[in-house]
Amino acid sequence: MPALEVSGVTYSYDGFVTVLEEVGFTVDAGEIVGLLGPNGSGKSTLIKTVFDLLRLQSGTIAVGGHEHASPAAKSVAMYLASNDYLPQFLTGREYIEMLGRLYGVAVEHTAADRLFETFSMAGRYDDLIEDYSHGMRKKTQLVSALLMRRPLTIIDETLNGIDIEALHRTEKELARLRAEGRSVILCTHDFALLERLADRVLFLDHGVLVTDASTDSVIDEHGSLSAMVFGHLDAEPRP
Ligand SMILES: Nc1ncnc2c1ncn2[C@@H]1O[C@H](COP(=O)(O)OP(=O)(O)OP(=O)(O)O)[C@@H](O)[C@H]1O
Repeated sequence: MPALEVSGVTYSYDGFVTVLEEVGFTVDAGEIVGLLGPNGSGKSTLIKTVFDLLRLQSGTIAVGGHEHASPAAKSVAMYLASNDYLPQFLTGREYIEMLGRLYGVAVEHTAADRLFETFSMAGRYDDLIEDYSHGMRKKTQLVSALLMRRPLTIIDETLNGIDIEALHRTEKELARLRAEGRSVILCTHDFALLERLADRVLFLDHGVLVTDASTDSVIDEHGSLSAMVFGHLDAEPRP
């Protein structure tokens, strides 16, 4: 059962300009997939459509085999947004507990507290999120995903802005999710990270999926992910 199946998704905010055009791809269980694309290429629109934050206008999306707008689909997937908005009036513990109740996960708070330590936030689990720095909020998002362990996690630029130690730890943890058969989509411009971690890459340009290929095959053909992306951008006339 694929973790995510997107087919024929077209989207327009205003009915005139098409922001996604017939986008289709599949993410298998146990795959880490990189989602690449210039600013404005439609990555966030695509992710918001998957999570039913934007109403689907055409095409189909299934999450873990469930119609994407159904409660079943929403319970198997988690979205880490690119912003650091978290409820300020909760402590880290209360926030993680709230997510656990939403997803039906019994949170092991000792493990959560240990993850806070691992991510250089020792002793801060019971502090108000209001007092967390930007980097701490991003790391709290990551810790929550590692505790919820959903079959599909989509991470939109959340890794930008965390320190190298946390990044190193996150890479290991994401590889563990994959080994457990869970899937991750990483939306990032960090080519080196994707070369280390991603099994496959999707490259979106002007709302069109121009590349859907294994990372190894892209590197074999172009030498590197960046060479593939920059080669495409140089070859295409830009508006
Ligand atoms: N709420 C909105 N109303 C109208 N147009 C929008 C809205 N949100 C995004 N757009 C437009 O849709 C297009 C795709 O935007 P989107 O945010 O999906 O791209 P992106 O690839 O995520 O960009 P970035 O890398 O900058 O986050 C852009 O032209 C953007 O201006």
